[in-house]
Amino acid sequence: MIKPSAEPIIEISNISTRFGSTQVHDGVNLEVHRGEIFGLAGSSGCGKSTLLREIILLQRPQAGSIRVFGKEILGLDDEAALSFRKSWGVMFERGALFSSLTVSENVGLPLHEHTTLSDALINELAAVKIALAGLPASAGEKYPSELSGGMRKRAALARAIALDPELLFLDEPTAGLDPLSASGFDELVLHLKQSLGLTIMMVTHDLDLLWRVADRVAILGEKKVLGIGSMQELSESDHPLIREYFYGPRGRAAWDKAWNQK
Ligand SMILES: Nc1ncnc2c1ncn2[C@@H]1O[C@H](COP(=O)(O)OP(=O)(O)OP(=O)(O)O)[C@@H](O)[C@H]1O
Repeated sequence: MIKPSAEPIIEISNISTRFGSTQVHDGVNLEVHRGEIFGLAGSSGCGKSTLLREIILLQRPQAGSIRVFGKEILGLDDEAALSFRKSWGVMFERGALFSSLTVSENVGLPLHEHTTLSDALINELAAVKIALAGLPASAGEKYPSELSGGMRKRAALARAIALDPELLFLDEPTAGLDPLSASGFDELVLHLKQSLGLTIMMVTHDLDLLWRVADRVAILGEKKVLGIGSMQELSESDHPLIREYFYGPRGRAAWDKAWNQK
């Protein structure tokens, strides 16, 4: 089993983000370590998705530094940005699969774009990723519209790992799933981390998921990181907003569930 180390894979320093007159981040600092599952949580609108988009180079903060694999990624030229984008996989909340392509074609797409492998080999690799994501082989021939919501998430995950990334970003991976599919997804995330040695950063509102899989979590609020640590450590925090997060109605339910599973 791969244990998290303190080696930072993502280092975020003093990030400041504004949309017009709205300040979203004002001095956000955090580190994600190699081999860990790191959760980004906090109330709606606190800037989780925006921070994720900044790390994956879809958006630029006004100030600060983001280092990935030890290199500054803000201000890269297009070519350098492309090479960074290849080193991570992203699963977006809605899957972002191409509806006119089969699952197998969707998963093979990054391989077609970024490698010179033959079609036959790409099909084989796509089948491996589809299996790793816990889908039956028959799902490869299907179009996204023929799959359930949970299967679509798994197909999106298969595509996110197509290029064997070291780093995987998940945006609300269990949103819209029923509790059974969501808990299957927890298992899958843990399995992928362990079997592929991935470092995973995920944005989520799903406290059950955080209790079950996250090594550490940062809670964003008041434009900063309010607290960072294991769920157990955060649940013992004195910060009023973190306490509200944990002991408000949703937090309480997840806490009881986590406690009962011990
Ligand atoms: N492109 C944009 N233009 C203007 N405002 C934006 C833009 N993107 C995000 N915002 C604003 O920034 C703030 C943070 O949004 P963000 O989506 O990052 O929050 P979040 O914590 O991910 O929320 P949720 O949990 O509801 O998804 C919100 O007030 C949002 O309206």
